[in-house]
Amino acid sequence: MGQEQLNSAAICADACEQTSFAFLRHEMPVRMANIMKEINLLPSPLFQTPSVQLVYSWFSRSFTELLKYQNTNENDENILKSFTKTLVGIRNRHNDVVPTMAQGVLQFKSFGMEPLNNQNVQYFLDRFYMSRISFRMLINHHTLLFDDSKRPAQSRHIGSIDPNCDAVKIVKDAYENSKLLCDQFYSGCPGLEISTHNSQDKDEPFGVVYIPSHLHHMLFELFKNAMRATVEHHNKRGSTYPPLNVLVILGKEDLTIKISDRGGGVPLSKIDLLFDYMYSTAPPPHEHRARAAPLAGFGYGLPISRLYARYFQGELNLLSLEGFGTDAFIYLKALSSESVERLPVFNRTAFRNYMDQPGADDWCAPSREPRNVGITWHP
Ligand SMILES: O=S(=O)(c1ccc(O)cc1O)N1Cc2ccccc2C1
Repeated sequence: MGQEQLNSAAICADACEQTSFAFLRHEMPVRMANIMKEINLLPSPLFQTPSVQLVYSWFSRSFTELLKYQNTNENDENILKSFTKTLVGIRNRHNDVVPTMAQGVLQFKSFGMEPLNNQNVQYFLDRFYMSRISFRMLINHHTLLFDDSKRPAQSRHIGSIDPNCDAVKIVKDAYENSKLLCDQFYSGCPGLEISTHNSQDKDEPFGVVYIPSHLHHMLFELFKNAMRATVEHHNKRGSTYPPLNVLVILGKEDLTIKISDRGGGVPLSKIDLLFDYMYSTAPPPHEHRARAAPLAGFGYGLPISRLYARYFQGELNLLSLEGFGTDAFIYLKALSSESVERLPVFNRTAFRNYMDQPGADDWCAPSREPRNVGITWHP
């Protein structure tokens, strides 16, 4: 690249950084304010827990720090560098939000469960963790683009985005990472069989515009579950386990990844519980179980993985065949034009979700008691 091109690239980078700065100094506080309004609407016993109070204090402090940049000069190099440093500080401050909120939910659970509370907590945490995914994506993207110490050399990635993300490669990486844990704890691991199909251009390799770390997070979670299920279901040590079958399919609208295991599955009635934060929040394992399976527990892994899929308009589903195994599906948008952020916004609808009591169930099951309903049976 000649000097002239280098100069124009430097000018563009400055202009891009100023544009990103001007966008983020407005957008970040707005998104924080929206979710802080919802934290304030939580059931009082949950809002008053030390954990939620601590998380709220982190948001308040971060919000105040960002407001300082409202009327600053985006052409001032020092302002731009200070802003990036502030973003890094905010990311670090909020590193432990997930376990801290889980502690708050645990404290709240000890007050006794009510269906309404459960419904409220599920609604809030889905929105709260989705907003956290969006904050960290914006911060990572900005710092990877403009924090010179973070800019990877010669990467074709644009910030945190890979314009040609190879889903098959990430499937293999996530499998290997999960296999390390499985081998460590179970001294064995099911194999991997991958098949791909490109319905748009037969036998051609394909990629998708996506954030590799998000896809890896989802796949790693699903492989941990599938491996644990397979090993525990076929619990003869040293036995060969049925392999995990993965399909990676490119359609016109969707890129779909299916992970099929033969881990015995779960009943349909239990599937929703795997995504339930209140159900999944359990006390930490006892000391003597400190070696608790690294794949153990479901925790928040599945609900948060589903949020990563939904963040860019995708989805994550589980279809289980009780007694046989489970198929886990990740749907991504194949077209970048459709991969727009899905963000919680605080409005009247959101407010009503925290305030209104749920109405009577509008579905019923016939009574089991025989009733004299005037119809006689003539066999
Ligand atoms: O619920 S599951 O069907 C299951 C859930 C999610 C997933 O990604 C894969 C799965 O297979 N499954 C998890 C698990 C763990 C220990 C013992 C038995 C099972 C069964």
